[in-house]
Amino acid sequence: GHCATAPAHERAAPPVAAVAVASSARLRARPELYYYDSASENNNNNNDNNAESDGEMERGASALSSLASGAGFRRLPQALIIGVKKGGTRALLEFLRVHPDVRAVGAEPHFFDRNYQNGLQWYRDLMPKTLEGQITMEKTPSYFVTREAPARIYAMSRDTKLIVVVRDPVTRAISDYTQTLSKKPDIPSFESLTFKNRTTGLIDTSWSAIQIGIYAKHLDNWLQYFPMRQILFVSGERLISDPAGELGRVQDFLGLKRIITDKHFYFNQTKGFPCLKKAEGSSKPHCLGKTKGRTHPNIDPEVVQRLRDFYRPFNMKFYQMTGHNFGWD
Ligand SMILES: Nc1ncnc2c1ncn2[C@@H]1O[C@H](COP(=O)(O)OS(=O)(=O)O)[C@@H](OP(=O)(O)O)[C@H]1O
Repeated sequence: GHCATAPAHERAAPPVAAVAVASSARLRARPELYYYDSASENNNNNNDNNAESDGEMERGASALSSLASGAGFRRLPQALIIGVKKGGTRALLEFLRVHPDVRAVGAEPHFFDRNYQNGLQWYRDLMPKTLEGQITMEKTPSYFVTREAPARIYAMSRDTKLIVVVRDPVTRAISDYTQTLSKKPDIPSFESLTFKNRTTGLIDTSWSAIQIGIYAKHLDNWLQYFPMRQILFVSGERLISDPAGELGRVQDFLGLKRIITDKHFYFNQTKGFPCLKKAEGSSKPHCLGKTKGRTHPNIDPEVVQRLRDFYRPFNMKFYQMTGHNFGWD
């Protein structure tokens, strides 16, 4: 549509010299032609620093070198980490980014839930530049529980590969609560939020911390659009106890060479979690930030047991659907 109305000199691939003199204003005005030169992706607060230069000269130079080398187009993601919240999604993305054939957005774009009205071009403009053969990825854990997400992702591409990091739903709920508590210290106790009626023991399934853990129910929604072979389930527990093992499965699923191995990880005693010996684009060791691996409050063991009983049938259904026993029961 854009090409039909563009002057002839813009329609053809511009010669390198033409790009060199192109004003950055024009580059910005025609993002559909120069989408590899659009806004910086440094719109996150996760310390995922893969921002590109925002200097005007550098913009021009980067467009020039991209064109000269034929490199660097922003593409829609071919694979998504869709959940689950507090499952270990940040760890998985950070570990995957070590792979030379993976490029990922640092921030959570929330395109298929909150920002869908912005359109696919907006979404693509958030993506990092990739070379042919590299995979573009992002992670937004709320997609897994968003009713409209499967149809929307299917409409983008029915071939999109989906990854879900799952974790014991009881620990996940407590982790979710711990995060909320860190932002709003005045909220009621976990125990009181768990029940609709504590005396009868009726669980409040409308509380999102509980609702998100009913994995079988959410998965049903995805299976209306995607076949099981297009969805990979990563164990959040194994991602901590054996990160290289889980990363092996993920690389196979994505059709990537197994480059990330146990040599990339070390166990950091202080953090209590595996960390990277070298982060993407750096030579320094890298652990996830303070908000990952928080200490959870002690929860009344009777309430924990009640939740275990509540989730058991849903977990069984989930094991059956995925053909994998995650060992939570
Ligand atoms: N290597 C490593 N380092 C630190 N933390 C790790 C790691 N691997 C998995 N985890 C677990 O990830 C949990 C947070 O999950 P998410 O990143 O999916 O959370 S979020 O939904 O994006 O907020 C986080 O949950 P909490 O322990 O409750 O903080 C961690 O248990």
